[in-house]
Amino acid sequence: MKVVECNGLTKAYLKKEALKGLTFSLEDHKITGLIGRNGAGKTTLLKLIAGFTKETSGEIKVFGERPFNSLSVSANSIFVDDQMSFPPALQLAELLEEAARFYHNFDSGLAKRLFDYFGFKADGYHNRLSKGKTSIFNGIIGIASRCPLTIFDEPTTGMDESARKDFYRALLKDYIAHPRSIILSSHHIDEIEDLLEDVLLLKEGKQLLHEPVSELKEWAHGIKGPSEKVLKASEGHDILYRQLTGADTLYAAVRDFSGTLLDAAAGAGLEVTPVRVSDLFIYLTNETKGGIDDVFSQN
Ligand SMILES: Nc1ncnc2c1ncn2[C@@H]1O[C@H](COP(=O)(O)OP(=O)(O)OP(=O)(O)O)[C@@H](O)[C@H]1O
Repeated sequence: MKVVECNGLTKAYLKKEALKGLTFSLEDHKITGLIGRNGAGKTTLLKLIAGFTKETSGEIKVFGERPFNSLSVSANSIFVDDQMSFPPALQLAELLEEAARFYHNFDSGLAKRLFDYFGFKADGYHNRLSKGKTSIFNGIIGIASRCPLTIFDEPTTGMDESARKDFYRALLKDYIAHPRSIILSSHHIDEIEDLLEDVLLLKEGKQLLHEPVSELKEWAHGIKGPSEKVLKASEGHDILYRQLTGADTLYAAVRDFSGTLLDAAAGAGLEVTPVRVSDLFIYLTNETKGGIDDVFSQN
């Protein structure tokens, strides 16, 4: 079953298009990563899916319905980010009780265990939490609510490394026990790579790719050696990134279009290495093929 379906989805703020004709669908019971550079349109897309804002043109359906102002979409989804607002008069323990009344599937036992593990005090207040603790608390609500569609927009903002690891581990364990549809946007791709099944990559409001993570691991290869040999072996393929690593040593991340790259590289005695998914995203979303080095090589 498809949880989210978009067809030519566009969102403009005044005249500026933040999303430009997205067409994709997300299957039920998967964790999908929404990846993109700052300003790529991730939050805009997540807010459209949650029904918080209205599309400008094209079509969006969530559980088969247009999400904007849809009671059924809001009853079956949760949007977690660092801006979530809660009634300021209620203490943290009371917020958990309210969440349990609001979300049908809320697991109060799990919420309380996570609450204690992360060192929250029952009589604390949400608006007095630090940035990282705010994200952890919101994440607890997001996990424990077990909504059929759970949307996390950069959920680990402000969390330290160990909290981020714990958060993602808790999310994965609960997802395995209670599969549901989860969309996760994050800049820490390394940390979520093993969690994700599919990735939707946005660049400047456009959809660059929508693929299973397993396939992205095979997408490109790094080849390294004398510049001339690297360029010769790369002929007919797409060089995603290149960097001089010595006087005449070139590293290139190359997308193998015809299945001949590895043979050509081996024949030329070049070093071949895998390209990490997180690096692949950086290369695909860079404006230039040399990244920040290009800024310094142009004077
Ligand atoms: N309320 C708004 N009014 C006008 N422009 C907006 C508004 N919200 C977002 N934008 C613009 O839309 C584009 C996409 O923004 P969005 O917040 O969706 O990106 P993002 O991928 O979530 O970025 P980040 O990773 O930095 O959070 C940006 O150019 C942004 O300036």
